[in-house]
Amino acid sequence: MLRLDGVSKIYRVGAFGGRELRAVSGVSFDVNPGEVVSLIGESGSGKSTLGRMVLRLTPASEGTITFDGTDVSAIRSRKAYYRQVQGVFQDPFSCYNPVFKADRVFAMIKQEYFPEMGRAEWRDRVESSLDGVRLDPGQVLGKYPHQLSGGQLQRMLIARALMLDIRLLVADEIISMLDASTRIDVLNLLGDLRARGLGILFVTHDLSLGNYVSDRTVVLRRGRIAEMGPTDRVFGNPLHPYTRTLLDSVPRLHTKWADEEPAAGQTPCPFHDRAPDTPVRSDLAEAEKEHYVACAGSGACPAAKETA
Ligand SMILES: Nc1ncnc2c1ncn2[C@@H]1O[C@H](COP(=O)(O)OP(=O)(O)OP(=O)(O)O)[C@@H](O)[C@H]1O
Repeated sequence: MLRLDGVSKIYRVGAFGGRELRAVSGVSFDVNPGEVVSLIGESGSGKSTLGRMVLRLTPASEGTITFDGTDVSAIRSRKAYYRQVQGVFQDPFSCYNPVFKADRVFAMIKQEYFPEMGRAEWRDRVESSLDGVRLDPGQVLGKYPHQLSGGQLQRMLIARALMLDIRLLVADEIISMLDASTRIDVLNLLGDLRARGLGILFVTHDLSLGNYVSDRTVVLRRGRIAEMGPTDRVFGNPLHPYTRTLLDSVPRLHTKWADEEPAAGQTPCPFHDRAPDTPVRSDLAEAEKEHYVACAGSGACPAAKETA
């Protein structure tokens, strides 16, 4: 359904945009119907930039993003694309205008996509979407944002996306601002959506969330894929030193860890030290079935120099 092929993003930064910042480099993966794919990495690793490119909020500098085989940048009608692909972001509060009732977000969808629909039919549609995210219409309709919890507001945004019968949801840190009790609700909701055949790109810096919710995991480091594969294999048998560092750092909440390139000879390189018959796909070695890993030193490890 969704396929990224060699996608890069270069931002122009600095005074007068005179410097280039490569936020994403040569990223390839796909998201299939009924599948949750987590994009995991520390702050600044390029996760949101990838989500924004998928949502056409910023163009890719290199590579292609296709949806059902069509290059999304060539889809002339944004409206047609957004009928199938929607995004929900971290801060639900910022998506509502405190002056208006929260259900105005639904009215905006009606205005844009269903201007002809009668009131009764529209009301049914709103209520069934709310039902789909386990919200009681009586408790949320007609209320102002400050009268609703963060979890309710977030679920209303997901309901809004579902009103369009979307096929792919980009969920960018949607759990981060929710309290523990609503987190699990929203996570279970994602599970329901997956069961209904939706593809979900789940952007998070939180490994435990990624592990809980996703079928496949893509670990991003400095804009490149360090490792990707079925979640149980990436978490159960992490091959890249960066993934291991991320996993090791989970219990040490108060200890600062450094994401440094491994010093020469310090760490075996899972890419360059692979068995001779290991299949290679661009810069990733397929260490086990569908479990891919990159060079430990972003191509500059000692093993890479020996092979060169
Ligand atoms: N519009 C922009 N212009 C210039 N640089 C940007 C822009 N957006 C992001 N960046 C830079 O691109 C890099 C990747 O940012 P991005 O927001 O994608 O990372 P992230 O992994 O989502 O981080 P976080 O978890 O903190 O949101 C960072 O160095 C960031 O400063």
